[in-house]
Amino acid sequence: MKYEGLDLLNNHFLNKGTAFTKEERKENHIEGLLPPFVQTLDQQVEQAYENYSNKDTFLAKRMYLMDLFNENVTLFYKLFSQHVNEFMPVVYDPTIADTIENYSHLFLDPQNAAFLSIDDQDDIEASLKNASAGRDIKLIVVTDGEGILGIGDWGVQGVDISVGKLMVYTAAAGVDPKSVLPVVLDVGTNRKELLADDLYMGNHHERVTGDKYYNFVDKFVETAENLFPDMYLHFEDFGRSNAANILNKYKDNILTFNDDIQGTGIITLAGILGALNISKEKLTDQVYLSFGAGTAGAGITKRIFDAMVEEGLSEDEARKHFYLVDKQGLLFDDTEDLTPEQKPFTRKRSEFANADELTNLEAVVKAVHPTILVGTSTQPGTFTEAVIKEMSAHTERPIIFPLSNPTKLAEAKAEDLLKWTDGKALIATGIPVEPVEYNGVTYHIGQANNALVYPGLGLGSMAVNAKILSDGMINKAAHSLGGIVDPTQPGAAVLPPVSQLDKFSMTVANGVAQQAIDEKLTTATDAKKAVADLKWEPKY
Ligand SMILES: NC(=O)c1ccc[n+]([C@@H]2O[C@H](COP(=O)([O-])OP(=O)(O)OC[C@H]3O[C@@H](n4cnc5c(N)ncnc54)[C@H](O)[C@@H]3O)[C@@H](O)[C@H]2O)c1
Ligand SMILES: O=C(O)C[C@H](O)C(=O)O
Ligand SMILES: [Mn+2]
Repeated sequence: MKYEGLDLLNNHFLNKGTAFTKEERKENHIEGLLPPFVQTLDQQVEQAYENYSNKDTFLAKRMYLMDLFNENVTLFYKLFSQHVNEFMPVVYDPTIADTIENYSHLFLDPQNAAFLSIDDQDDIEASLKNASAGRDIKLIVVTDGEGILGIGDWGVQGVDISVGKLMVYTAAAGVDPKSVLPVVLDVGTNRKELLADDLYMGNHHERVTGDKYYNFVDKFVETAENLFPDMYLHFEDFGRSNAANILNKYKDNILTFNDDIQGTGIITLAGILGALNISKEKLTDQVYLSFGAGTAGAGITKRIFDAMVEEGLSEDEARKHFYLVDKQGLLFDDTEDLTPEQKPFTRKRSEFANADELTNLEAVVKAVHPTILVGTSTQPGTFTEAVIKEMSAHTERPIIFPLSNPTKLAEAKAEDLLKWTDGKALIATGIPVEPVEYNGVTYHIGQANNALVYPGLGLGSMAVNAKILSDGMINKAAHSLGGIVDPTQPGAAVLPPVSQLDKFSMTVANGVAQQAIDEKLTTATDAKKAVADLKWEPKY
């Protein structure tokens, strides 16, 4: 189909706006529909950046950028690629949390998403076809909106997380925006304020659960697989009781990925390896405490555990290095309401003289002397001065990662952690943080956010059309982020800076694609060529 006239200007994949040349304007019947002066892409970028910079708030900036995306995808990504560091917190986390909470009231445009309702299951195929509009879809990010970041259940409004994650895929790794599709599964919401809001745009009923829910997910996966056989299927922000079940169901059969479990596991392992590179300690000497042992907490724990086993510990030896703390306190084998993912890492009460007192973080830190403390609890401020001072009394370079998002939910602020540990803490946060000055040293704070790794992982997997995403590929991604930061610099970060996201996404992609080849999960033979061939660039 050839687009002409207003149809061309209204197609955001094809629109060049004022950059259409005189010849193109004549040929496509858009002469007179634009101001006469023909701009270059760089001039358009300059003009758009000026407009962006004049907006006062992150939310206003984000709304402007979304409008720009809806107008002209090439211009949007060219601009994004030139300001990755500045735009990430606006296009993505934490500002995305505001637009999710207010989605039904801010709504202007569905941004090419597919909205699938559990009440209209016969429409799944038609909806996916309509939304893809003949495009060859290679990547879907799907959410059911139940566990958005740490802000919980936002029903259909969670669609913005699918949209935002996909934008990062393109900005970071050059995934062709024409090949992606954001999807939301609307199974209802348990958030009373949404159900009571006349303007709420999703299904006005409580979440459907059990077999009906899983059958709906199944039907979506099957239909999407049939329509888009080469697709990489990324699950995002499902609730704690479903995320791991869904991953376990599909991971050995199709090319699929759970960002909160696997992506977070990879980036946190990479951050810990970066920290150990600074402290010159061994992973197998660490004592690991997970504060918050839900989807992300348990996913990370498993990844670090696997890494210890790879470094030579037996499974039984490795397990002794881990402690999980959730709402109930330290998790014991007789604790009620354990999830299947928590069970392998529980402890025995007989290990402690004061087991019954280990119901809060400070008591547990006192009892087990962790060297690594990772927060995925959604509980702000819980890494208190007392907790951190107790931890650092027993370890020279405490590794402390408050990972809960968005900003308002972080377990601690980097500057406090540095102050309380006299600059000794090796820190990574879930959201971007400015460098911190302390005692004459500038401390760069790594961002342990899965966005640093899922784009490269996806690009590499898609480039070779791997059959599945294997543990080996995941492991390769985690080990690809080393060697970028100079660990001998005072105040060095434990992870590479977001400003180099596009560069290290390629390292991750190449490594992952090569690993798929080595594991015979693909018919491709040349990883670098496959990755380079798939990579898209914003240009006319
Ligand atoms: N930085 C990253 O890349 C990244 C990735 C994924 C998730 N996260 C963040 O991690 C947090 C958790 O996400 P999730 O998907 O695992 O959610 P989840 O709901 O699956 O897990 C949260 C866990 O915290 C526990 N919890 C609640 N209150 C607690 C308390 N007072 N003490 C101890 N534990 C408590 C819950 O019981 C649950 O097990 C969110 O804030 C999310 O933004 C960050
Ligand atoms: O979206 C993010 O910023 C990271 C992560 O997937 C989360 O759920 O918090
Ligand atoms: Mn997430």
